[in-house]
Amino acid sequence: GVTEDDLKNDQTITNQVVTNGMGRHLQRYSPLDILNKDNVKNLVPAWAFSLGGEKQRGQETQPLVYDGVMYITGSYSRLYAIDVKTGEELWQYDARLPEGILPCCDVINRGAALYGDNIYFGTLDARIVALNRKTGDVVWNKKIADYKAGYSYTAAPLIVNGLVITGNSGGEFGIVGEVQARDAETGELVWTRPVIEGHMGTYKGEESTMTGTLNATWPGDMWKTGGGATWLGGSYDVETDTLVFGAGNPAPWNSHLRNAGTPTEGNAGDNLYAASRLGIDPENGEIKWHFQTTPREGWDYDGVNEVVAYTDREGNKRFATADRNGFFYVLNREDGAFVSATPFVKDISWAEGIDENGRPIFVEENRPGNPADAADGKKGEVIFASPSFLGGKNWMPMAFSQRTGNFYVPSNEWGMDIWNEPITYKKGAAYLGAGFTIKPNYEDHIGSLKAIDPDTGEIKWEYKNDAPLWGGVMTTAGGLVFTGTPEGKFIAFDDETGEVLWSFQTGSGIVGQPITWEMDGEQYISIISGWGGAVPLWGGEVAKKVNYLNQGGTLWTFKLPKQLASAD
Ligand SMILES: O=C(O)c1cc(C(=O)O)c2c(n1)C(=O)C(=O)c1cc(C(=O)O)[nH]c1-2
Ligand SMILES: [Ca+2]
Repeated sequence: GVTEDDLKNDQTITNQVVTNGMGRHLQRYSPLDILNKDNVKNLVPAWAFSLGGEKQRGQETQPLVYDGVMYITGSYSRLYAIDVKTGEELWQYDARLPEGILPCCDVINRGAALYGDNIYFGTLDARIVALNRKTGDVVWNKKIADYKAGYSYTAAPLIVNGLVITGNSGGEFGIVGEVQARDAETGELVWTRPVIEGHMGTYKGEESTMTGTLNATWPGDMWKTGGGATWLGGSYDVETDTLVFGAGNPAPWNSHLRNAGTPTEGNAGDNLYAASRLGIDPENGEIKWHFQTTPREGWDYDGVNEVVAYTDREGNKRFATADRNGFFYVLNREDGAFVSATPFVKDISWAEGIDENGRPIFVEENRPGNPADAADGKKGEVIFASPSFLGGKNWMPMAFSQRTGNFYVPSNEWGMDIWNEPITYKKGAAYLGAGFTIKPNYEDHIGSLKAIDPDTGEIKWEYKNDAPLWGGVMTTAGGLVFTGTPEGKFIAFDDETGEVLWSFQTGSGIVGQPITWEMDGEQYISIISGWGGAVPLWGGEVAKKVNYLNQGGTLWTFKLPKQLASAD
C-alpha cells in the first residue's frame, strides 16, 4: 500500500501520482522530460473515459495513479477506479447525496487521497469516506459537519503521518472554518482546529486551545458565525513539518457588520483568521503562525488559495501564494513571515499596494458602502471593484517550475459592481448581505495565464484567453506548461516564451487539473474535461459570455505514438 515515504517522494517517484498537487508542497512540477518542447507536437490520445449518467458538470478533479489504477472523483461526489493502461472502469462509488445539500459553487469535487490500502474523498454533504482502493468497499464513513447548517466539502483530503486532514466549505452560509485530522485506519478524530478567533480546538476528545483571543478582532458575537471556510484543503511542508491551510471570506460579506469600531489594538476589526493563511502543527492542530492577506475583508477575497513551498534561486526556503485579492505573496517558510507582494492582475482597485509588513494599503472609498448610511437603509453605495469576487485567481492551482524558477499562474482580469445590504444569520440560509455583478475588464480576454518570477514579481509572459481560466496548471522538466480552457482546449506552452506548442480540443470546458507519469518508458498526461464550477453560476455578465459551452465529463489520457517516442 501507499506509505508516508511514497507521499513524501511523490515528485521524484515518477511512475505514480499519489498526492494532490504532485507532491504535498503542491508544486505540480514533474522531473520527467521524455515529452519535451521538440516532440510535444506529436502528442495523441491513448484513451478516454466518460463519467456517464446525467450528472455531467464541473469536473475539477486531479487524477491519482497507483499500482496500475487511475482514480478520479466526479461531480455529485462520485469516485472511479480505472485501468491505467486501457481506460476501462474497474469500479465506481456514488455517495448518493441527501436532499438539501448546500454547495455554494456547483456540485464539484477536486480529488481523492491515497494511503495504505485505502482511498479517501470528501462528499458534498460534508462527510469523509474511506474506500478499499482495490474493491471500492466502504471502510469507514464519517461526518465532518452538518450539511443542514450549510457545511459541505469539495477539496482533496491531505495525508500526513497517517492522519487524514480535511477542511470544510460553507463560508457563504455563516459556518465556521475548521481543519480536522483523523486516524487514516479508523477514521477516529484526532484533533480539530477552528480557524476563527474565539472557538476551541480539540485534541483526542478533550478541549485543547482557543483559536486566537475571544472578541479581540470581531465585534460582539459575530465570530460565532464568522465564516473562514478552509474549503480548498491544504499543503504540507515536510522541511518545517507544517500544514498550511487558507481560510476563506469572513461572513457575512457586508464588512460594516464586522467592524469592531475604534481600534484599541492594531488589529481590532481585522476578523482573524478569516482571509488568512495558517501554519498548523500536524501533530496536535496548534497554530504556529498566521498571515492575513485581507484584514476585515469586504469583497469576498477568500484567503484559501494554495500555498506552495519552494526554494528560490538564492536557495531561500519560501512559500508563494497568488491571492484572490490580486497580489502574489512570498512568505518565509520557517515562520510564515512576509517577504514580498506584487500585483499579478492589472487593475487592482481596493488597495494601493502592500506595505512592508504585508498589510494592504486600503483605498477606503473602494470598500462597498454601509447600508446604514443609505437614505433607505437598505442598499449601500454601489462601487466598482477589481478584481471581482471570483478573484484575480480562484481555486485553480498554479504550478512552480524547478527548471525556470518561475510560477505559472492561471489568473482572470475582471471586476464587479458590488453593494452591501442588511442581513441577519439564519441557519442553512445564504449569509451574504451583498449583491454584485461581475464584468470583464477587457474586451478581448478575461483569462490570463502568467509566468511570474517570484523574486521580482515580474511577469515574464502572458497568454490571454477569451473566457475566464478555471483549470489547474502543471510544469515539466521537458520545458512544458500544461493547462486547459473553458472553450475546451488542452494546451502545452513553452515554459520560457509562452508559445503554444500543442493543443487538443477535449469537447467540453476544462476546469480540471493535469497530471503526468511514466509507464513502460513512456510519459503520459491526463486531464479531465467537463465545464462547470462557479463561473456559470455566479458570473454576471461573464456567465453570458460562456453560456454556449456544453457540459461534459470525459477523462483524456495522452502519450506519444511509440515509434515517435523512441525516434526522438
Ligand atoms: O466560502 C466557501 O466556503 C467557498 C467554498 C467554495 C467551494 O467549496 O467550492 C467556493 C467558494 N467559497 C468561493 O468563494 C468560490 O469562488 C468558489 C469557486 C469554486 C469552484 O469550484 O468553481 N468553489 C468556490
Ligand atoms: Ca467563499
